Parts: sequence; structure tokens; C-alpha cells
Amino acid sequence: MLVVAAAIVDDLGAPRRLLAARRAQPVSLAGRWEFPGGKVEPGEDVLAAVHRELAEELGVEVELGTELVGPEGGAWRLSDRYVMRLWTARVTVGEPQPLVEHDELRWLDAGDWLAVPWLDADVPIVHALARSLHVPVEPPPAPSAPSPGSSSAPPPVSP
Ligand SMILES: Nc1nc2c([nH]c(=O)n2[C@H]2C[C@H](O)[C@@H](COP(=O)(O)OP(=O)(O)OP(=O)(O)O)O2)c(=O)[nH]1
Repeated sequence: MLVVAAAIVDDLGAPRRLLAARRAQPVSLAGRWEFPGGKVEPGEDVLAAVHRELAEELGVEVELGTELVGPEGGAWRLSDRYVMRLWTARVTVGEPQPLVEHDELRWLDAGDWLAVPWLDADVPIVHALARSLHVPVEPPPAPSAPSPGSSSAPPPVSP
């Protein structure tokens, strides 16, 4: 069964922030984060399904960017029952709200895209998305502490 979803970013040309949605239901998925979206209805056009799901779940209209093409005929495997197709998107009308299915939305800054517990199947997808958009998934390394013995203090003066 086909699921469609959107990686909503702040800027399609130079993305830095990614919108993640926390599932409120079902209990087995509650508390895990995902890309907003859902199942394509029988006979429904896939792009129409993306727009419908984002309107229903977040109350927004979006402009779609490019598809993040997955390894299974373009799709990403979620489970033995579901595969997902994913497009980048930018909000054009409205402010995203967790209207149904979600109890929280969060904009993740560059370097923090893995800072929430994504659904298991989404973790490799977030990595692939970040790679394709040239956004770091990890924060930049902290400046390294001086190693022992490399103190900048002058050496002791011998008598
Ligand atoms: N929307 C979405 N679903 C995902 C993602 N990752 C993932 O494993 N899934 C799973 C969770 C669900 O088992 C399935 C999608 O179902 P859904 O509950 O979002 O679909 P829907 O909005 O049409 O829901 P419903 O009306 O049938 O309850 O795919 C993801 O990033 N986004």
C-alpha cells in the first residue's frame, strides 16, 4: 500500500529547517516522529494525495519541490505492508498545526534533523534527504579541547 508524505522545509532552494510531526496515534506509533502524509486513496492521483493529506493534517497549502527517489521503484519501504513516496515541500498558505494524528510539530534546524525519535523506517530516509539537500544531520563538532601536555602555558623555567 502506498503512503505519500512531505519533507516540509523552510526554503526549497536552500533548505535548513525540516518540519517533523509527532504521532499521537495509534498507541504503537505514539511519540515517534514522521513526515506528515498518509495513504493514497483508491484511484487518487499521488500528488493530489500529498496536498490532501497536508491540508487535512496540518491545515496548509504547499508548493512541492522534488521527489526524494527511493530504492524500491522510487519508493521507500516502511514495513511489509507500506511503501512511501516523499517530496520536499514549502508552505505557501497557512501555519502548520497538529490538527489530526499528531500532537506536536517541530522545526528541526540543520544539524538537528535526527534530534527526535523518528519512526524506525524514517531514519535512513532522513539521512538520504539530508545528503541530497546538502544539510548536515549532526551538529558541527565542538572545538577540540587542548590535549594533555599541549598547554599553551610557557614551559617552566629551569633554575
Ligand atoms: N505519514 C507517514 N506514515 C509513515 C511514515 N513512516 C512510517 O513508517 N509511516 C507508517 C505509519 C503508518 O503505519 C503508515 C501510514 O499511515 P497513516 O496513518 O499516516 O495514513 P493515513 O493518514 O491515511 O491514516 P488513516 O486515515 O488510514 O488512519 O505508514 C512517515 O514518515 N509518514
